Amino acid sequence: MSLIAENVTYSVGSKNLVSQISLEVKPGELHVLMGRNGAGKSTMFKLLCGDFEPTSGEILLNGKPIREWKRKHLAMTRSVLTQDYEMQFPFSAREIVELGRSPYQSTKEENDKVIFEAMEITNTQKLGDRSYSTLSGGEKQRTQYSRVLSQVWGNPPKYLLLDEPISSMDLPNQLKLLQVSRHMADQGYGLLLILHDINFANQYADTVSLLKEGKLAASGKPKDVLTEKNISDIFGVEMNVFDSPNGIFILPKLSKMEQTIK
Ligand SMILES: Nc1ncnc2c1ncn2[C@@H]1O[C@H](COP(=O)(O)OP(=O)(O)OP(=O)(O)O)[C@@H](O)[C@H]1O
Repeated sequence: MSLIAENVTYSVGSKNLVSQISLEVKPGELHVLMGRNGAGKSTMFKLLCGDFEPTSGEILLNGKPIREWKRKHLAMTRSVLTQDYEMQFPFSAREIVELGRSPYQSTKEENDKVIFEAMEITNTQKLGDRSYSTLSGGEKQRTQYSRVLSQVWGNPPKYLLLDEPISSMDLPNQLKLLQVSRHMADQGYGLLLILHDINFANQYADTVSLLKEGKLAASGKPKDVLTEKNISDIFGVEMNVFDSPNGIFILPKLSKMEQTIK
């Protein structure tokens, strides 16, 4: 049981957007994918979702190639939060969350219960009757997070794939959503998150995978992967990695504009 990329390459014309990447998202684990802009994170994400078919290699979901999964069963096993969360239709926030229930033939009571719980955990209950289009960027992101939760609510192991899920959120909501993600992993879900914040990745992830120019440059426990050398090699910035009783934390070596970005 897991979501596995097996030696996956994805090419457009003669260009490999990702090359020979193998990684695993395990139930009970929070896996963070990082790398510079253009490193291939979104491409890898779409491959793992089953939206892109690899040029070579295979994506396996619970042992079966993802391309062989029926759409409905796939939707009931893994849900996906992309960065594209604008909607053109006049839905309420609650109706957006309800969309996550469309693969199921549950009773209204069951659906209402799941929708309630999925909105409760992201603190979006009070937005339920609001028109989705009038919500702020962070409120829309929290509502969409509830939608993906409602899609795979109950009976883990299931998978949540989240592309920059906290990018529009303020600090309290970022922490809340990362804690919810951690909680879901602890409940037995497999989570893949694309994040840009190295300290959040360090604090919440079980596994961090770093992409560089379409290749997997490092993968493993945060403290083994988020080293000064890897950060310098992969992001081209010089950072200090400090040890503290609460684990490592990472800060730029220079606080001003003196640092040259490679
Ligand atoms: N259809 C395409 N044809 C050619 N190049 C593409 C195509 N789609 C993406 N790319 C390029 O592939 C590279 C990887 O893109 P991808 O979106 O996976 O990067 P990313 O790591 O998610 O970046 P970001 O952090 O900016 O979102 C980029 O250089 C991008 O310009």
